[in-house]
Amino acid sequence: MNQPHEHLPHESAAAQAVMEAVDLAQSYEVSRGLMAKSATVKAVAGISFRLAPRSTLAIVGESGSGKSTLARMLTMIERPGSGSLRLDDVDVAEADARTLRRYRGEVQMVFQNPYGSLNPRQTVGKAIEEPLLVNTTLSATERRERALDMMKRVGLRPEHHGRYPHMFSGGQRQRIAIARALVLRPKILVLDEPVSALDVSVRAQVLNLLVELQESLGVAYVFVSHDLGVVRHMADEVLVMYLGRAVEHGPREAIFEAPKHPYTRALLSATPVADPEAKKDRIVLEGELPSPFNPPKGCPFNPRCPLVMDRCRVEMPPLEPKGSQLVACWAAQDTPGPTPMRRAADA
Ligand SMILES: Nc1ncnc2c1ncn2[C@@H]1O[C@H](COP(=O)(O)OP(=O)(O)OP(=O)(O)O)[C@@H](O)[C@H]1O
Repeated sequence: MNQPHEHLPHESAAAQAVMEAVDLAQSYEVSRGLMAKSATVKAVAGISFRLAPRSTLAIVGESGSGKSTLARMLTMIERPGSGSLRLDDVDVAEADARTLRRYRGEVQMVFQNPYGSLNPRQTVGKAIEEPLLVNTTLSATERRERALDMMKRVGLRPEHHGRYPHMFSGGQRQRIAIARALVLRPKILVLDEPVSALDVSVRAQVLNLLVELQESLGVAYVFVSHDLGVVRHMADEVLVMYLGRAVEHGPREAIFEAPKHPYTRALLSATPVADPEAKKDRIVLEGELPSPFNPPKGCPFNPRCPLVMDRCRVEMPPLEPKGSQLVACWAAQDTPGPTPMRRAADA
């Protein structure tokens, strides 16, 4: 484990957390054909964070950076390979079946594709009531009342109760999935790319709905996205992942106003901005995410980094406080502003 238990510089030691992850990691053995030896992929290589109640932590990175694997561990769809995961001071990483059942009621997930998560032969009402049927002793009337209440909160009408998922648009279907995930009143919702499959025109509506629901229900979100632009207005904290590791983690303002890791800056460059001045500083990310079977030596970002130095090719930078965020970069400076993006060769 090469990442220390991270605490943001602005956090007090006693800060309350509804969820706390320490050094969560997951590796997979992957067969490479009949003749070849199997290989190990480190999908997540030590992620730590504390999630404050009613807050949103965004997990951002390219496809293959380990976001979905992390989301599956946070919801205990998959047990962590190592590390601890605490909900209200109970470590669930090694929990027995009974504790796990309770945990699953408290931490729910919304997937990218609401088609896949909804049974086409089940009415919307039954889909939303199902978690209540499985996890509570409520009567049929009470379950129906709860489902109708949650449908109203997500912007669905009572007559939608008896209809089937195929009768709804993508945005409405995601509202149904959100209602189903919230009907047990979980403390935490893990949202894995919840608007990526939706038309651009309905994305903002669903994001606004999530903000409203957080305020009215007091739920905390872990919001997984490949797009920093999507989380810009709703994240309280942002954790940027690269090849299974956290490369930068901090409050939203620090990540958007003074990003320090060159990878964060490249991701920001790829998001549309209203201010054309900001484009002057555009960083185009060259090359692809390296194979997780054979990660580069030293800093995993070094083959694509405009600031690469000799040290980066041999030594992994630790995730450490720089300004008001945590950054894993030998070139990032401990100053309030962004890391200057000149090539090392120009220095
Ligand atoms: N069950 C699995 N078996 C083998 N390898 C896996 C498994 N799940 C994920 N991986 C590998 O782990 C790495 C991280 O994958 P993951 O899906 O978590 O990334 P991601 O950032 O969520 O990407 P995407 O947005 O494409 O889902 C990838 O190299 C992937 O191939």
